[in-house]
Amino acid sequence: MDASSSPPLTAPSTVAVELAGITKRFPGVVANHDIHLSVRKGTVHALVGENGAGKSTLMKILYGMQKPDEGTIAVDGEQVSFSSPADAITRGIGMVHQHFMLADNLTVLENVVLGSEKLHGIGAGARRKIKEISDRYGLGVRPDALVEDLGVADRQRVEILKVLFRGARTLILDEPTAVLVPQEVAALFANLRELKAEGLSVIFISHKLGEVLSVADEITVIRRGTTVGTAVPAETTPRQLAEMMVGSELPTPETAESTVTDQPVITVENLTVHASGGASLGPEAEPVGPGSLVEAAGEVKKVLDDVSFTIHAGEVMGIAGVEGNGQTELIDALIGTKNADSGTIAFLGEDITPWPTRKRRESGVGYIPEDRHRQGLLLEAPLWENRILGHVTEAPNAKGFWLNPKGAQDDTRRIVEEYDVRTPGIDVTAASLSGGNQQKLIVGREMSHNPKFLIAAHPTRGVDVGAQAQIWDRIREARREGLAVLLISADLDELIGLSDTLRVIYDGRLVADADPATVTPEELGSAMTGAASGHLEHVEEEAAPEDEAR
Ligand SMILES: Nc1ncnc2c1ncn2[C@@H]1O[C@H](COP(=O)(O)OP(=O)(O)OP(=O)(O)O)[C@@H](O)[C@H]1O
Repeated sequence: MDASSSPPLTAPSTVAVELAGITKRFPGVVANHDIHLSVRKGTVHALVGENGAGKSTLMKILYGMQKPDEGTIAVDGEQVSFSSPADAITRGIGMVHQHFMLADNLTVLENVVLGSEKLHGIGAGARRKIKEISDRYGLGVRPDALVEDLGVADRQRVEILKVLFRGARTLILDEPTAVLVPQEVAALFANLRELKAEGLSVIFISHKLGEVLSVADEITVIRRGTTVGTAVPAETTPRQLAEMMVGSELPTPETAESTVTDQPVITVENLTVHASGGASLGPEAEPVGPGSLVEAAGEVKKVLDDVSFTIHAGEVMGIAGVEGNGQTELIDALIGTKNADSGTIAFLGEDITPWPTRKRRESGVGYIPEDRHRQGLLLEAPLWENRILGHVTEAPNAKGFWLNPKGAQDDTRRIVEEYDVRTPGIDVTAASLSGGNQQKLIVGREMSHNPKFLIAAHPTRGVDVGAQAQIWDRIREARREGLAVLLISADLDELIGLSDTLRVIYDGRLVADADPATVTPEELGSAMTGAASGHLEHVEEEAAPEDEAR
């Protein structure tokens, strides 16, 4: 469509948003090349494509965060030009980012009106409007709830409500299900149906093809910056969609044979961390968990409570849990960015509890962090310097006492090649890579050091199905060689498929064990949200956890 030559429509159009001929170039990369996207009113339109295909760039253009080099945007048949998100919001475009942007210490009401009106003396009108929107779309949001008390799914609903409050008619949801358990995904999809029923449109970005096929009315596939086709969910299988996207079949995380040995690699005993305790030694998020950090009695809450387990050589131990139930603190304690208040950590028979992070890393602890931007990368540094991060003293980054830039650069080229990191070179900044490609770089770096113990937090978050298969293969290969893995993932298929043993964390405690061979994602989801499940073996309150960990 050439919107510049077509007059504004007079009759009400069925098209909410039309992007035509969008081209966007970055140095060395054409991120979008003549892309077309037409989103009808009252539909969920999925946007899928491999890592670096150009999805985020296209959405940043629609949301006014970036200017296209060529092409036009029309909203309700009228051509528009956005210089900022504020412009896009004015025209009814809203975006819910993958990383929520809510202020924890404020209420829902305050968060929703933040930025759109003065906080001082919020009128009854705002409260009424929130209630009205919440009721109309079945969001179930309580205006006076404190955001820090809300779980992930509720926070997401607040984000959705926030954009609706500002008058959004088209909502962009960037990988909204990445952090949700299956039951929460079903609830989100119910909310999306309510939005559709009111004539609103949703642009849904996801790498989870099964979900895309179940929620979308239409699908646009982009590949290497161009639109390669559209698909109708009723007539498409996940396999066909995967082929359109990345030219390969759908991978499965399933691990064929067991490689678990009886050689303990990591043994954690009675690990406890308090909310205010555990001196922080490095960059990590504030401790979060369900409920207040300070309990009613004035006692400091345990964010990790008497946790014990052993992982053996050749074993992947998965931990399932809704975000904020102690996973961050467990990872911090294991990698050494936070001290335990009590308990011990032994690595290959040696007590490493007092060891600093660097010593743990040098001894063979690999680390794929939860938050790649804050913990995994120096965003403004080139790729090859990111290759060195966390491994300053190790080959090929170092020769004796000296840094070896050439070694790091050569090895970065190898990782780029081997892990298919889509980049014009190793001198570009990590910030300029797409999210999935950043993840591939981190995984490549960590696996390159042949760790003996790997802390893998969401190792395939944001990566496409092709890269996912590759990362799973690497983890499986290393596991065959004796790697012990602690796998934390919100992707329950990944968790069930890759794990040899599975445990559920809730409110800082390991509360249940599950058999990966028989448990379903739904059962696991119930256990994660605290509901009882007949299929899981619940850990008795009084039972000595170390007995069952062995
Ligand atoms: N600010 C930037 N500077 C330079 N290159 C960029 C910038 N933003 C994006 N790119 C490049 O544009 C291409 C498209 O990236 P984009 O983030 O849009 O992909 P994506 O489809 O969203 O990928 P993913 O699924 O990994 O999130 C990539 O090659 C990326 O490296």
